[in-house]
Amino acid sequence: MSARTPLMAGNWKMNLNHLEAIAHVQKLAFALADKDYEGTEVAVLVPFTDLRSVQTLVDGDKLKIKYGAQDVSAFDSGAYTGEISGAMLAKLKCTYVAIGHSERRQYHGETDEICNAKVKAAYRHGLTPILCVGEGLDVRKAGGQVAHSLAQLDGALKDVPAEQAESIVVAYEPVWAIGTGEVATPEDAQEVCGALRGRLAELYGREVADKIRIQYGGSVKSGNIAAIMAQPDVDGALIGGAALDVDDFVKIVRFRDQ
Ligand SMILES: O=C(CO)COP(=O)(O)O
Repeated sequence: MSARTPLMAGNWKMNLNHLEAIAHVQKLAFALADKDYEGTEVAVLVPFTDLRSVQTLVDGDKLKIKYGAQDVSAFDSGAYTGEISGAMLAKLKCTYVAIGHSERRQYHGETDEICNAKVKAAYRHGLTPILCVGEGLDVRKAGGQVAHSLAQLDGALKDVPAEQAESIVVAYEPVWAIGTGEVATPEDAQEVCGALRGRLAELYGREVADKIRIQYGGSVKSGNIAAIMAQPDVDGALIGGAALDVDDFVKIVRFRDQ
């Protein structure tokens, strides 16, 4: 086990309104014991409209759950209708922001250049990016998963200095495993996560690469988390569907007991 603290982050996607969010985080906080946070960081990435409610709850009850957003604008302010800036997320005391999730790349045309601009925007405002990379089924079938994921990493980190990059979280999410029930094998996850760390070492040096947390995401459940977490370069998970089920999410946080 490495010195990196695993990060279990629930990506709620477009689920749970602000009232449901309060109930969900309350249930989660009640289910988690102090010792659950000792060796594991727990976070939820919620819809923008939930953030203020989650902040109020976390602040008011002094919860140890971290929270963040699922996207951020590449711009800081101005005439960008519908966008949310890093400054706005920072004001809501977000810790994390997901960048380049495959659903944003696929449905919102986000390129590596856009992801790069968003990573820089996150750092300008003191937010920690959770940068998502991962290949689709066609690329996987052609054996191109490593090259594809490394190219996305390179693109998103262009001109990002080591002092910033050392705090980034990278999430390897093979698109074919998202929401499909089709989970990558632990060896599949390790192959790409290990290659990502290797590239981070080339870009920033071994010491920085060893600090960076790399998550796996894609049909993670309580039943498969332990085997995935046993891989040397996997430092947590980005969890979609199972994060909407408090019991399952708590079991994932307690992966050491599975
Ligand atoms: O996209 C994901 C997390 O960001 C994974 O989603 P599922 O866990 O529902 O497969």
